[in-house]
Amino acid sequence: MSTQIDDSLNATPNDGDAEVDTRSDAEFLDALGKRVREIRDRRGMTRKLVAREASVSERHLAHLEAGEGNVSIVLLRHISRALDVPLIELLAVETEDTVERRLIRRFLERLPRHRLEDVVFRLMRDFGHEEAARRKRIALIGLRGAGKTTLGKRLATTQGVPFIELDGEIEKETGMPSSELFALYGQTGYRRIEQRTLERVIRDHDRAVISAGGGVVSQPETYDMLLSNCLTVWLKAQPEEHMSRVMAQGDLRPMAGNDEAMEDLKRILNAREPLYARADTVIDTSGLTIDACFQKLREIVTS
Ligand SMILES: Nc1ncnc2c1ncn2[C@@H]1O[C@H](COP(=O)(O)OP(=O)(O)OP(=O)(O)O)[C@@H](O)[C@H]1O
Ligand SMILES: O=C(O)C1=C[C@@H](O)[C@@H](O)[C@H](O)C1
Ligand SMILES: [Mg+2]
Repeated sequence: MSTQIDDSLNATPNDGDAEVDTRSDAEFLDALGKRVREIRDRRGMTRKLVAREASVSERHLAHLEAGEGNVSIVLLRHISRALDVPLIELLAVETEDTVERRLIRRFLERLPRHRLEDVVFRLMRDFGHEEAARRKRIALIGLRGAGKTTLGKRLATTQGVPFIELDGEIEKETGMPSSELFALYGQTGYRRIEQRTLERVIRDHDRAVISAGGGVVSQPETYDMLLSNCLTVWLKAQPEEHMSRVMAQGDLRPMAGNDEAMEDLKRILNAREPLYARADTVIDTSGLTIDACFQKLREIVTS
């Protein structure tokens, strides 16, 4: 006897649903391509670099990112490794949230209003001391030229706490300059070392001002660790300001040999913005002097 399930298994592409299926496949490929592109941008990796690390042609990767063509699962696995994300994360194109967050949200949504005060009280009692400890470490995040080092050093001096440059700690720990680490171990390797280094810095310092590398937000485990152990401040600026500040420091690399540097910078900032926005607070440094930014930072950490 033929059941409904049997019938659906026997369905041929000529059946009525075929058009709908084709459309949803196209939508899936489109979302997959966008996801790959988004993760690549957050990591600040060029298409050329990912293609090289995944052993695929740049053209093939461009097709995938454009949602064109049906990429093989093995190729997608190579790409996920190059981007250092689990393959499942590329495929789960619609599920950004964690199970825990969804559960908590659902729980709170169903709770009668008059119980909320009690929940807040209990959370404060159980987790309040952790929150107080967290606020003693200040982490500054943002793209290159945001002002992390300039403002971070000044804040640390004022507060009489150590100033820690995470990229510098990585260099000390490995005895190698960042550029060499990137060349040797790639983005993936560097992010792993960064995660270990941050773990150590947090363990060793109850109080500190930490300047994290611009790319720290692209590694979820590391960024979650930073957010849950530090009061995190995003120093925001316009792409043009990031570029001009870095260049004014005499670093001409952003422009040298890369005509699309400004476009790259805008894309990276755009891709990372939702991540930077997870910080506890943001200082929009656009058009402000360093002194004015510092004033805002002091108000935030002393409030
Ligand atoms: N609000 C600001 N207005 C103008 N210039 C600024 C401002 N903040 C920082 N700068 C200048 O921009 C340059 C870069 O600042 P800084 O080195 O502190 O940035 P950073 O976030 O540490 O960058 P990187 O990620 O490259 O280490 C410095 O020359 C600094 O004086
Ligand atoms: O913005 C980025 O992607 C990076 C910034 C640097 O601080 C380093 O963390 C690294 O060079 C990557
Ligand atoms: Mg710096």
